[in-house]
Amino acid sequence: MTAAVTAPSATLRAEAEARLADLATPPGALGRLGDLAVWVAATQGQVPPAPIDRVRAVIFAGDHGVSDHGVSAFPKAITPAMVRTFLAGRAGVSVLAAQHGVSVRVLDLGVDDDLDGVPAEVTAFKVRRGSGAIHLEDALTSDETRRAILAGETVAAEEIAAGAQLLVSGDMGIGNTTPAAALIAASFGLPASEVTGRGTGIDEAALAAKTALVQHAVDRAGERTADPVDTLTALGSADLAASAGFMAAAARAGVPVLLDGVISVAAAVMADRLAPGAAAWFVAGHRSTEPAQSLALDKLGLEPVLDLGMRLGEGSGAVAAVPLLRSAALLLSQVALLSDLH
Ligand SMILES: O=C(O)c1ccc[n+]([C@@H]2O[C@H](COP(=O)([O-])O)[C@@H](O)[C@H]2O)c1
Ligand SMILES: Cc1cc2nc[nH]c2cc1C
Repeated sequence: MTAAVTAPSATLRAEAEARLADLATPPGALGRLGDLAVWVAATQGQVPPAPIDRVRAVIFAGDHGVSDHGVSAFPKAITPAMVRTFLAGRAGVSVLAAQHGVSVRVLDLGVDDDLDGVPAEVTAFKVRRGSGAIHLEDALTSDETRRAILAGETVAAEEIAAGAQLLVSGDMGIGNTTPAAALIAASFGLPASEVTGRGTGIDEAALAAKTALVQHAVDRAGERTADPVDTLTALGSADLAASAGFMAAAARAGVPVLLDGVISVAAAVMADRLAPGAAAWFVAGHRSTEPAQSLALDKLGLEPVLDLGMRLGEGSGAVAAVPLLRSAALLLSQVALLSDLH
């Protein structure tokens, strides 16, 4: 579960950089698109890179005990309602994904609802109904954490077997910006005041209470934050642990992951702790308005592709960046080479 990860090939990266330098463009003229193209080629292990045709997004849904403690602008009944909306193809991410040919799969890891009538495959990996209120109790038992991580690993293996060239881990869960901030604070030793944000749009008073709650949760976890599985048990949730397992498994299998907002990035931080070096397989799709997301991306050494002021989650910011990654790969494969000009 904690095996280290082999980095994308340095040789292929060098080959991709050499090809980029030889494209019929002035040096550096493709800016970030050039960097992305090199990263895509190195993660694919081929220069020029193949077109990115098969992008698969998995939304890990779950509820959080903290949502009964004033941390969100919305009630937790929104979570199962949005699961049904993903299934109907009518959520924000659904529209972007349909436009960009990205498959979307939604899984209930810990929604506090039985989701009667939804297809059985949606609840097949359910760990529990709602995770613990992290300022008062552990989010999960250690057995639940392991089951959730394993669920994420299994789902990654399924998506890779189905041909995924690029994976997105999306999220849905009222209250989930709270455990996401706590995981990031605990992993990097940051104070709650730096990581806590407004999530779905809470006011100043609720932000102050949420910040105190996050600090309380991190303090309650104490020295257990030195271990990634214990950190997820104390401060995470079933959906966050599954997302971390999903990304760690993708990195171990050498399949790149496009990150979304603060929940996706918190899971990426945990994946990099579970599988050291995993972050080399991650690219940041966008910058969320949540402060913890920017702080964590900095720590992981990742620069977001887009900065649109989005804070939707669901994998939406990642999916919005897919066309740019596709363009990057095509530029490196299809632009003429300077050495061919005559
Ligand atoms: O992706 C983000 O950075 C992001 C920022 C704020 C809110 N969200 C979404 O809104 C919900 C969590 O917000 P909250 O205020 O209930 O913690 C959850 O369903 C997330 O997908 C997502
Ligand atoms: C309506 C709604 C949709 C969402 N999608 C992700 N988080 C969400 C939160 C709310 C409130």
